[in-house]
Amino acid sequence: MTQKVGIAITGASGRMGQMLIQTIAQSDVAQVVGAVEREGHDWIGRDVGQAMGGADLGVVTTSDPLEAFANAQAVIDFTAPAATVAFAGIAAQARAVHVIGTTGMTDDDIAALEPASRHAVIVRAGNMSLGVNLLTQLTKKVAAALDEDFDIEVIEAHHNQKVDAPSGTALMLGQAAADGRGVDLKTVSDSGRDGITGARKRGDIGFSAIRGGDIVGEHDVLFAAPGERIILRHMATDRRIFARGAIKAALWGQDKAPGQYDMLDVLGI
Ligand SMILES: NC(=O)c1ccc[n+]([C@@H]2O[C@H](COP(=O)([O-])OP(=O)(O)OC[C@H]3O[C@@H](n4cnc5c(N)ncnc54)[C@H](O)[C@@H]3O)[C@@H](O)[C@H]2O)c1
Ligand SMILES: O=C(O)C1=N[C@H](C(=O)O)CCC1
Repeated sequence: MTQKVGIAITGASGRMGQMLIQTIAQSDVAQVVGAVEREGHDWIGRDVGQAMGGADLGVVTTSDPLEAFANAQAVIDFTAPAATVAFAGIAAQARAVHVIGTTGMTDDDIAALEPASRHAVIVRAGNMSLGVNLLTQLTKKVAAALDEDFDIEVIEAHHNQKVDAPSGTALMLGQAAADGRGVDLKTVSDSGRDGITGARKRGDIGFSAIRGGDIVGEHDVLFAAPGERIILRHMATDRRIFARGAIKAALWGQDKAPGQYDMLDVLGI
């Protein structure tokens, strides 16, 4: 029998942390070997399965990532930007594949991952689902086919606990639209409109964010021209799609050379 790939989960008690632990517990090819939560969290010192209200998994939650990553071949990390930057260095020391789902990372945060990626595989994506990654490719194609008579707007909706906007997914879709048009997203991006904004600038790519209730994640890419509109839409109704993608990335990365990858690399699309 081949040995299961050992995965450490950071942010173990979070929405995604718990979904990952549940999903891996049912896997024939992966197992949870470490669980990390922030210092002072009431899960520290408790078996992670029991803390989730189920059977023991034989993994004690710790605030020490070195300890949690020591026996891991991969780390799946859906936490917060500063934590993710710190985990990257420690995962690289352990030569573990670091799968990063954390969003809201600044350019400086992303640049800070570079030293770690010289020693280990990092797979990072603002959305790990097959559907959204496919949608980025469709968005790029549609944007390439249309001229600036079509105003591009990315509209996203998420639950009321989400702390960053625009979502990581919205930024991926905006980037895909900009790539399709052959423009620099930073120079055409328009988000957070409020007050007397003036008329929309031709060629801009706009972003709008809705926050409410328990919405898992919904994204529209709107192409609006005089007389017609095209809408490309993805609706997530279950966080398991993100967990499945992240686990796929953790397994995919096992035999890859050090470097930074995304879900398009993993999915081969
Ligand atoms: N890429 C994707 O497919 C995808 C999908 C869903 C969520 N996300 C992103 O993942 C992140 C987490 O989302 P969530 O809904 O699970 O949030 P959450 O708030 O439910 O969970 C985050 C967890 O991280 C923990 N944490 C924070 N700092 C830590 C630290 N220094 N050490 C250890 N643990 C720490 C928190 O205690 C919390 O349990 C967000 O950035 C979100 O946007 C990405
Ligand atoms: O719940 C979240 O937070 C999500 N974050 C990702 C994003 O920012 O796009 C993916 C969807 C869910």
